[in-house]
Amino acid sequence: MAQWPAPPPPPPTASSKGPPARKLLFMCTLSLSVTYLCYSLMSCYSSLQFPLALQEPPGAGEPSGGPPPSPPLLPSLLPPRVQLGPSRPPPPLPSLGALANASRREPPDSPQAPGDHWGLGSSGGEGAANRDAWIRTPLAPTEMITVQSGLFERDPHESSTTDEELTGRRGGNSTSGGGEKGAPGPGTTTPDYGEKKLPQALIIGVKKGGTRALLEAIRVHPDVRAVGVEPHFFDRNYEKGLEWYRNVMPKTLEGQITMEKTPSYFVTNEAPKRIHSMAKDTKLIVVVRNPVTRAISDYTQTLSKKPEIPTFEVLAFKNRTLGLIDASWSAIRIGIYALHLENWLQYFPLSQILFVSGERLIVDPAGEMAKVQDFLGLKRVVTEKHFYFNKTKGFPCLKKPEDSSAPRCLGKSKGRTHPRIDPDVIHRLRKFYRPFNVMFYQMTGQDFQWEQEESDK
Ligand SMILES: Nc1ncnc2c1ncn2[C@@H]1O[C@H](COP(=O)(O)OS(=O)(=O)O)[C@@H](OP(=O)(O)O)[C@H]1O
Repeated sequence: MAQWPAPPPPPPTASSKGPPARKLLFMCTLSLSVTYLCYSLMSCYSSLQFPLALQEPPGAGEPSGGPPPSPPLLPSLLPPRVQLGPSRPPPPLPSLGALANASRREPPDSPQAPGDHWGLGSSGGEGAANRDAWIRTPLAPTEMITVQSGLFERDPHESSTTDEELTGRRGGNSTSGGGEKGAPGPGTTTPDYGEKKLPQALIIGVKKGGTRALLEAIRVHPDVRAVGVEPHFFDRNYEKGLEWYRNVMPKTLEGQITMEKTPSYFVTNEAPKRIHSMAKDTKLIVVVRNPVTRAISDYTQTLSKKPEIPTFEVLAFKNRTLGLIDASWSAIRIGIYALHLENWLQYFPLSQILFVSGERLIVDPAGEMAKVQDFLGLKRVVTEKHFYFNKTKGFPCLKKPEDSSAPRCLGKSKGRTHPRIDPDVIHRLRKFYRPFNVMFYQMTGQDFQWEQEESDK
């Protein structure tokens, strides 16, 4: 298995900003800003007309509990109060949208292999598909999320999975969310006693990153119990209150960790403050994946539910002739990880967030699981011996537990073949994401190597 390159020096975070790191970040930010400025000047930005919008500070109107927001880490990457969305007043400055011009008016690259290199494809089962952002209707103010210093429109029900393929076939230690109220599924190895606790660790994203694979693998650990479905507490169900949320959780014994995964948290403006006010020591896990492939996977999921939607190529652009990427489309926007992360770093130190590589989770699941278990303070119980590569599925699967004959590969909704995407569109998207990816690497101190675009052919 390929090894991670030596990690770069720790980046400045909301909690630790040593002088050298700050200088490095400043330099990088400055260079991004210059690039951004150049693109802005080169482009007919009047055609973008990305408006500014008034922004509530993160968490405004929330119950108290959050610390005073740290200064943004991306002060000059974007102008303040940028909103990407239709039908809004023209901006005095070009915005993030100008970055969409990164690939503008460029001759197409040499053709590359179509679509998604990993051939992972996605299969449906993701219940939000028919509610996704394909129809870009104006959103109510509560459906806005603030990212860094900008506002982005959020799908009212940005969601990833209903986990329908998992329901009813749970082995191990799960429950089915609110439905079974803590009753273990068939084949459970954990007795149904103990008490329900609020989660101490959350998989907060990203949608289509590999969150289900991670949750299924970690719940093999005897000291982890997790909800089978996505509770969506910190985005959709917050008004139901913490007791509702606690009741959704499985019962745990002393020493066991309660977990859940809801990938839309990562792009939900209110989530960091809400989670912080629940427990400021909550451990957060983010599975990230090349944003271009992630976007295609996201699209594939929606396509599986709504075959009549426009092509990816159509949806990806505001104006294809001009090369203007539509960053208001959720499939694109979710992949701007640096901006979303900025929001989290207002409330949580970087040390409390683990970034798992979605790519490595496929090629080296045990390696990624070792990091996850270390991060959670667990003994390394989930190891190579728990995985095998299933050739038919094309993915690693969990070996059968001794007491069950249930299949341990993920369902059809994970690993569907992606449609072929025009290589030129992929190229433009890569260019669009590049500065954000670089910033994300600097913020996390991890190089996910998405720029080595071999992996995205
Ligand atoms: N072991 C294993 N089996 C199957 N699939 C795997 C696995 N590990 C990671 N992946 C990748 O997970 C992608 C789906 O991500 P998520 O589970 O986060 O999707 S969701 O947001 O919950 O809908 C899914 O994306 P697609 O391939 O696009 O379907 C897979 O690439």
